[in-house]
Amino acid sequence: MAKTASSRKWLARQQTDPYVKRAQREGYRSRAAYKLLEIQEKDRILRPGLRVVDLGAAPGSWSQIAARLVGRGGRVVALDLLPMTPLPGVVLLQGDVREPAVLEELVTQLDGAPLDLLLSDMAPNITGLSAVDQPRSIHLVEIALELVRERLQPGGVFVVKAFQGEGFDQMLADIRQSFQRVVTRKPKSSRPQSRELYLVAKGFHP
Ligand SMILES: C[S@@+](CC[C@H](N)C(=O)[O-])C[C@H]1O[C@@H](n2cnc3c(N)ncnc32)[C@H](O)[C@@H]1O
Repeated sequence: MAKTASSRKWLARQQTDPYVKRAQREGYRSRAAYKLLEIQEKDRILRPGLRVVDLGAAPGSWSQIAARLVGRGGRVVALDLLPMTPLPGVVLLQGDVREPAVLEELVTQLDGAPLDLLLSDMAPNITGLSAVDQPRSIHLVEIALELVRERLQPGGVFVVKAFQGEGFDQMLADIRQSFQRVVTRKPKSSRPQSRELYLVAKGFHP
């Protein structure tokens, strides 16, 4: 099948990207691993025994890291639209976070107990049209924030990918209302030309 210009560009970037090579060498499922590892180094969000949900988890590098760091006493539930290859120590769910039945299943997998940490690296399929992509990405953050407000322990932590643009400031203000401290992180492994960044929100108060 003929390759489109954008898939050729993607392939070329994958072949030269140092983080892609490093992920292959170090056994991570994607280069996204290094974003979470950098956040972990600065913010110390993962530790043994925590109960973690990973939204937008496929192919699974964040869950790999989370499962390792929470250990046997913790729990990691991972959700994605896409199927994922099984990962030791991780409960995998496939579905769309925008569907209430999928969220219900997620809550069931937590045995009704509150969460210590909600991770969301969700991103919509990018069309290149910011009038379409930006509201979709904000909507995904809003859904993750709803889950936070329903399920996070007081004092819990929320790490979420967001894209700078229309609606960002308002969404940030909304998150700030529920947390003692919110910082923005732009990991080195996040491509400089991308408007993505991560919000690390600590000290949840319902
Ligand atoms: C950047 S990737 C995540 C990479 C992942 N953190 C890792 O370490 O491998 C973003 C993911 O968000 C998922 N996603 C986007 N919209 C979603 C939705 N509505 N429900 C569930 N997952 C979604 C996509 O399928 C995609 O796999």
